[in-house]
Amino acid sequence: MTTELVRREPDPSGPEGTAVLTVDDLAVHFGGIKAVDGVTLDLARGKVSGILGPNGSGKSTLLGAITRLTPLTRGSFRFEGQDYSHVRPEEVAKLGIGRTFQTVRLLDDLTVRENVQLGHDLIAGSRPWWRRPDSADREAADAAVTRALERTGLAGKEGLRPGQLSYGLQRRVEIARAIVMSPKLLLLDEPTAGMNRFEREEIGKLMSDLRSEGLTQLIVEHDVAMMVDVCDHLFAMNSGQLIASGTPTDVVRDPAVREAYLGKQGNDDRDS
Ligand SMILES: Nc1ncnc2c1ncn2[C@@H]1O[C@H](COP(=O)(O)OP(=O)(O)OP(=O)(O)O)[C@@H](O)[C@H]1O
Repeated sequence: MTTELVRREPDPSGPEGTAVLTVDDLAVHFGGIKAVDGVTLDLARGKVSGILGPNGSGKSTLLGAITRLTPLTRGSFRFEGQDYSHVRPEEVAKLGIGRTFQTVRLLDDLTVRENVQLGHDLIAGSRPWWRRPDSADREAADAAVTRALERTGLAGKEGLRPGQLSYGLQRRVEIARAIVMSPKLLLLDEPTAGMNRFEREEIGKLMSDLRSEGLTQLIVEHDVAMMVDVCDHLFAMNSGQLIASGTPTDVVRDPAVREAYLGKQGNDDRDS
């Protein structure tokens, strides 16, 4: 059986706040390790949601499962009401789910523009297999890449190679490569890891700008202060389970979150 996948444009197809993605009783076990164990959640359209949790609590595994890179032990997903629990990972981007990874994954021998173009080419694969790209396709691709570079503040850097950019800028290229696909949902795995304070603030601002454009986002991030500033909604995980869900201030004040996350991190600086 084939599943017909349709590329969607980023304009919201439903009212803000309705569920764009639903995760139902998700479990991912690696042998005896219950990396994710019975997580059920909805991601609200047009909002920025975040997942907090100490190291090893299952955040990255959850993102991996949502993008179908990590096989499920149990559970299901719906995106825009469509069950996609069994589609191949390469089809997830075509559904409208883009992502960045915990570590930078750029091709060093390609320019910034060419790296971003790769993201577009992934989606262009939804063109009928028998039709070569024509000049209109190429113009549309160029315009989409230029727009993604502008939205991420990379205009003027497109001819450089990743190795010539700061770490913060390399992460921006990854975000550009994800948003050039016009995702309806952008998943960001530790987007500010390894950045200095200025770079973290810049990335936080970029997320807020993308939210203003209506882009739904799910962020996994250890910088609690940034998550409280940027997110509309927070989930907290511990030992593979969801232990809290709510407004950022409610979640960081939740006693179970304090104990699981802030306690283990030995860092209670948001508690003042
Ligand atoms: N491929 C795998 N094989 C075996 N165990 C794994 C695998 N991937 C993750 N785990 C384990 O699953 C648990 C959850 O890991 P995961 O990376 O999802 O946590 P995390 O919350 O993202 O942690 P961090 O914040 O350190 O990135 C950990 O105990 C981890 O060691």
